[in-house]
Amino acid sequence: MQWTLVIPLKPLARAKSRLSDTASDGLRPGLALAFAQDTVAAALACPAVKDVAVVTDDVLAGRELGALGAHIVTDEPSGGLNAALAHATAVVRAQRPESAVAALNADLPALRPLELARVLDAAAEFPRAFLPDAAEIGTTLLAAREGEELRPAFGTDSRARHRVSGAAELVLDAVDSVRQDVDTGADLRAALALGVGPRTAAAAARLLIPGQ
Ligand SMILES: Nc1nc2c(ncn2[C@@H]2O[C@H](COP(=O)(O)OP(=O)(O)OP(=O)(O)O)[C@@H](O)[C@H]2O)c(=O)[nH]1
Ligand SMILES: C=C(OP(=O)(O)O)C(=O)O
Repeated sequence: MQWTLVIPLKPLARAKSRLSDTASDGLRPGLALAFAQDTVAAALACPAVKDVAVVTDDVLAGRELGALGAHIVTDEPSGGLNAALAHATAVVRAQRPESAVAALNADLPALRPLELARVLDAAAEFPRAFLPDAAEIGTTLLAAREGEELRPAFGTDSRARHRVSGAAELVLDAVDSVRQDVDTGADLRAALALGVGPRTAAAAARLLIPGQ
């Protein structure tokens, strides 16, 4: 089965606020863009991915991610992350109603295409399924097979909320790169240890990270 991924990205100037102790206001937007570029590039290289739609209002990010091969969907109805994901899923399915759709965070700079394929292949066994983040509190991927509503509940405690929603929790070995989202300086160090994509490596080299 091949999937359409929907990747949400908020305006770069507001992105990654929890990294303010690690990256200055001047460097954070570029770092957030680098995370998204490495995430989208790895997603597009995944054999289980048919195509990628990025839902964003950021003009620069739209241009750069479009150049990598992503489709850009405008962020409507400006109702936050879950509303943007529901909108983008509806846009995708208006064109191809039979699409299997998975929402994937834009902050997975260590993402490896074959690990993502393993997660998506596992998700194909269930109507809806999700992958908890490395911290075991949030979610990095939520998948809905053909004919299933996505019903995204990202945000605080999204692992518990996706469980309660009836989505199957995927318990898999060796998919660390799909689970390692980067919200804090500690997360960034963990992602660097896994091995990040080239744009994040270049952006992180401009930061002073102890132990790097
Ligand atoms: N399109 C869109 N994407 C969003 C929105 N809010 C968050 N996102 C994206 O959803 C993912 C998780 O978002 P958050 O954890 O809320 O934000 P963040 O920028 O990653 O980090 P913080 O600012 O530290 O909370 C990231 O890929 C964000 O860019 C929104 O309103 N619209
Ligand atoms: C929105 C989420 O991601 P983050 O960890 O970036 O807040 C989430 O886990 O539901």
